[in-house]
Amino acid sequence: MFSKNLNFVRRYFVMSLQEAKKIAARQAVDEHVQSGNLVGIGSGSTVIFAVERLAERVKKEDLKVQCVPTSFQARELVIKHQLPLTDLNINPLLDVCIDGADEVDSNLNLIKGGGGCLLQEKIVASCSKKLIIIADYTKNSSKLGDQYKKGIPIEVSPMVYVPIQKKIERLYGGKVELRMAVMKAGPVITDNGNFILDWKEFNQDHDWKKINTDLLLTPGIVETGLFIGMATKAYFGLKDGSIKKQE
Ligand SMILES: O=C[C@H](O)[C@H](O)[C@H](O)COP(=O)(O)O
Repeated sequence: MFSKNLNFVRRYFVMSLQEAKKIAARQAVDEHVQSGNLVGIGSGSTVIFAVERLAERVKKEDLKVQCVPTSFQARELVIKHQLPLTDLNINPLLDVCIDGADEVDSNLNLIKGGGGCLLQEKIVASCSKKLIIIADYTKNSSKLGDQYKKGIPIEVSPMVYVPIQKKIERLYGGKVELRMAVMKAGPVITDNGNFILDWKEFNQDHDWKKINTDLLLTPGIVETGLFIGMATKAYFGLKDGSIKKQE
């Protein structure tokens, strides 16, 4: 009876993006965080719901966690919810990192960095036993570039952004743009004092693992928003209120 009613509600109720993010985030936190865990806290709008759920569980279940944030935003979020903060130099290996993504392909490869936090996100994910991705249904795609049109973010040293822009366009095609700030005249400056280039209109059939490795060998490229072979599992909140899991 209950499941019949639930299916009825699902059929007629289209979830908002916010609600889709929320259900994915809450379920991921419930299934992947246990008491005693060291937790990497990703950045972006979906992670807000994960931190809210963590804080709820700390109050209700007396869950013990320590958090490593991946950005200024994530740190503020952790502080706001009065969760204990730690860092990678005190705790070099985390149990789990929970983070959002701009796009997730069918092999669990990701584009991240829409909010400019890719460098610290990749560092924290690389020091975590599991990277759990939480997202709404618009992030789920078969090939990178199918859904997300804002480009692949690349964090670069300010002194060399033009040569890198030109090099990527020459070697791989597409268009590489310097990300500009909205409320300031000038470029976006990351939490690490760098610029962001967004690589758009790229060929979707690239070998992303190779491209990522090649880009990272370029002096001045600090990090890319290509997270290849890093994610353990993704949770997508769907329009009908259900959750799709991909691993
Ligand atoms: O730099 C930002 C991060 O990579 C975010 O995790 C990503 O942009 C997804 O953000 P949101 O959850 O707001 O869609």
